[in-house]
Amino acid sequence: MGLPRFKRPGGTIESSSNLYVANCGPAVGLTFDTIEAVFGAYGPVKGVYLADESGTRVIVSYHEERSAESALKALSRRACPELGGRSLHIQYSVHSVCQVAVDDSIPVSMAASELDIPGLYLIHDFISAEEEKTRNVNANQYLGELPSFLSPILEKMSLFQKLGYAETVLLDQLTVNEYPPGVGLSPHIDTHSAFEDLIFSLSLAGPCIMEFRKYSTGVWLTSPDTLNDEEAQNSEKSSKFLRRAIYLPPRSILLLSGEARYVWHHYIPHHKVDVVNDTRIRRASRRVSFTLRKVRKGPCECEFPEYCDSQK
Ligand SMILES: O=C(O)CCC(=O)C(=O)O
Ligand SMILES: [Fe+2]
Repeated sequence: MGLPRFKRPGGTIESSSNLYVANCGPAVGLTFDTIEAVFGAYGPVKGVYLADESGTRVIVSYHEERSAESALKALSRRACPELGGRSLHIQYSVHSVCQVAVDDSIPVSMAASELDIPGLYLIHDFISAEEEKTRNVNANQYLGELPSFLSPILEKMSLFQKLGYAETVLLDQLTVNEYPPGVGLSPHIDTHSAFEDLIFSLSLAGPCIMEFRKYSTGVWLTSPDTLNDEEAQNSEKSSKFLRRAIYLPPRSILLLSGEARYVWHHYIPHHKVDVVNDTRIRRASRRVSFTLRKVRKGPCECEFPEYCDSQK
């Protein structure tokens, strides 16, 4: 399955049955069903699609131009009560140039060792189902030390110490992320100057597919999502970027270190349906992740200066 190909409006389109809707999408907490329901009030909706990888811009496609016209008039730049008071920025869009393709799937590995990314480790069932359920966050915990609900997890980190990662004892920062179904995470490298070498991510509740991209220049040059399938494959061949994907089941822990942490962008595609080795899997459950890191005090002195904000 591919997404219809739409062009961002250039300001000259006077009418179309497709609307480009900004400030709207799964990344701002609006599901496709909600968006379809709101726009459906102005005529039958053919589909709602992501306009790009941000998760904050969508294309609403109608069967008829007059529906798009009514929706644009009624909804653009007005606080919309059905969308929690959010104000949408709407323009006409034409069916033409490629945007995000959700079917540009690549083989999804179950084991980090298959990915050939130095410094990447995945341990399945790092915590038990029992531990996953019983650890709750207490918002009153004193900020400064990591909260005590993490103690059993930190104790298990001794496993990584045996692998030669003694610094796990020093972790002092926890980020809790919640991903409703369909919501992903944009591509990034965690800032070198902000955090030390080891970055752990514990997956809870639902699974996800995490993807990795390595760019030879260190920067996110052309968005590969604007390439068509053939160009995407060719760009992998001509090594503009390398791309890998791994399945992260609940209760697993992922370690990004070395090259995996400093050089590869990591992200979670904004998809409602993941394609895992030819099987389409609807993302049904929300995912929660605990990212554990150590705040860096001095500049980063990694071996990858071209990717490093401390060494530029
Ligand atoms: O949710 C995750 O597993 C990763 C989160 C992440 O990459 C981050 O917070 O920097
Ligand atoms: Fe990250």
